[in-house]
Amino acid sequence: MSRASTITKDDFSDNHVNSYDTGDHETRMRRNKSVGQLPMENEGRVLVLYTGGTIGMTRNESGVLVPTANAFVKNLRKYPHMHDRKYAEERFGAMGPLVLPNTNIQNRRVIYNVLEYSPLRDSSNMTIDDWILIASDIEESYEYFDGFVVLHGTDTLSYTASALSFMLESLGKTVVITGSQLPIFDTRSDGLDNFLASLVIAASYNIPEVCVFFGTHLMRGNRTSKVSTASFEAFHSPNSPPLADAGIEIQVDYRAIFRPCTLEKFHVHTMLNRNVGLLRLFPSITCDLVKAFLQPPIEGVVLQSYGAGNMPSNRADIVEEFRKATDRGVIIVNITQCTEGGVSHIYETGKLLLEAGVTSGFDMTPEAALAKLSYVLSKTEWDTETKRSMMQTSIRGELTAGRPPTLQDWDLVDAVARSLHLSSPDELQELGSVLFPAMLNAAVVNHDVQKLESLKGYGADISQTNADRRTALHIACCEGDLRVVRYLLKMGANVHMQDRFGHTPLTDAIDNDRHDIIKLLLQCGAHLHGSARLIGDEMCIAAAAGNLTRICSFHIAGADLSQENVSRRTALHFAALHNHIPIIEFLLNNGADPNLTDMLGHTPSDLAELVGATNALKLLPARKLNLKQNSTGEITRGQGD
Ligand SMILES: NC(=O)C[C@H](N)C(=O)O
Repeated sequence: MSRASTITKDDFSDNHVNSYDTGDHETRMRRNKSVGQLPMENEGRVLVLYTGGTIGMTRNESGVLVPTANAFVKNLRKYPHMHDRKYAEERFGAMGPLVLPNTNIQNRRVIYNVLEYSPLRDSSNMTIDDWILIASDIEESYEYFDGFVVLHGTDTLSYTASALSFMLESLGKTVVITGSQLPIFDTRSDGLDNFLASLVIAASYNIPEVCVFFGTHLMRGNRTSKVSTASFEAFHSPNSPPLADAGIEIQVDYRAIFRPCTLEKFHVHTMLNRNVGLLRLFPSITCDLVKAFLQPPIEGVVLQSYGAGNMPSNRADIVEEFRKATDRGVIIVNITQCTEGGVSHIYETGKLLLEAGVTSGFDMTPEAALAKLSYVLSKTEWDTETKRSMMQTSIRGELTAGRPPTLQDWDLVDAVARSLHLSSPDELQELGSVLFPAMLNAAVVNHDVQKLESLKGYGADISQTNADRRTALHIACCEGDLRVVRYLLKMGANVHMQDRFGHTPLTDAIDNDRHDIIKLLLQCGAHLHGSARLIGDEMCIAAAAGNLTRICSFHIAGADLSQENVSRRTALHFAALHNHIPIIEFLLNNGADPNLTDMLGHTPSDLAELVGATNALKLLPARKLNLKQNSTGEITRGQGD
């Protein structure tokens, strides 16, 4: 499978963003006002990776469902509930991305691009190479989108979801995998609801996990299994409650979200070990079969034992084969054949396996255990003991080892609710969503990390937002206490959250010139986002004001110092115009282009010359004069080079 790209990189690159940035925005606002329309809305951008599956299939002459290349996007454009043509054409022109129509409930426009793979696959044909391709594509386009939707056949969807959950390391954005039981363009298809809900979730909710959406539930991907060939609720997450339920509103259980708590940026692990397999016990299984299964090159086996992890105690021959294999370094992970629950060692029959060096996989699904084994075995930096121990540790929320950590179960909220005589679950929920952000923010302002820790213990989600959609991390970046920022990041605070004004924590750190915090946020995967020209504008303002510290802040945050504003002027133009020598020196030393011309054809040195900024002129390269002789023999200077 490869990319049959129905979009090119330019479609989602910053250049594309530039084409509808500040200038266009302002013009649009004016135009919209003049025709009495609403101003431009809050938007979320999603990349859809369309790999195949029933969702996009059509019936051939014999009535058999087959994937059809290059038809999906064309069809989507025809359906008003999948594409708001009027809005899209006004905003992006005829060939722009797809746009969902607005709903009363969701006040965020969902803009989406579809990347179609070739050939489109029935998911039975998916391989490890396809997982690697999907993961690499997410990595390549990560900075340009708020979230990702993978359209996938249902048969092996849980394997892909599990594998991606491990391969996408330190994930900070939402990835939703979905598909359907009936083709999306069929009457009565579940595909439409699954796709729409996935798009809305990926665009609007920060759930930094690889999730599966099916029916009415958003589930942790590596906890799912396909359980039905016919039901619209085809996937279950037997050992972990849903992350969100999609009814009239989408109710997210933020406390259930597994957040990466590392100080590193998002990256993809693209190596997987293929010498792994699933072995299911059955009565009278022969020792020869087990022996053959465990032969090299096998390096990892997921053993599906009976009940709570049991093995026939009268089969010393098989246990001996397991012991020989684990002695050779093969990792054998014990999980249950039951759909629900996990392995424990309450029976003698289960203990036997432990003694033979078999590792407990607790309540992992077969799909998660196999994908995790393939991932863990490919980690060259881990020795065999570390690999065994990682198989028993939850690294993406894929297993529950022993008792789950106890939250103090909303005690705090309950106490306040009682004194306010609130009782319904909705009122409690609402109180929690008001109380926690306020208390988290107060703890940040007071630099009180202990309070932050205890609020987390009381069930506060560290990335919970206040009415302006600001998080504790936003406040901490304004406050400027590096220790608190590091603490929040280690507690899983998300660097990509955007407040009501589109500001991320990185924007706040820049606005407050907190250089150490900017560096830390970048280390954790933060990046500049939104309109490049708007960033150009802000750098021009800083240059005009002689604010070198702010220019440094943008530079550290990775801004292009040659970025133009709407009049195609750069920070260097303004520094030259206002004769700010240290800024000119800084910009030139850090690669700003001194030869760019503004809308009037002026370079920075032209502007310095015009205003008589002689010191600035000395630093700037002289412009190659474009001299022309007119018909009367007079020499004039042409516009531009
Ligand atoms: N519903 C589906 O998508 C099933 C299909 N055979 C697939 O897995 O690609």
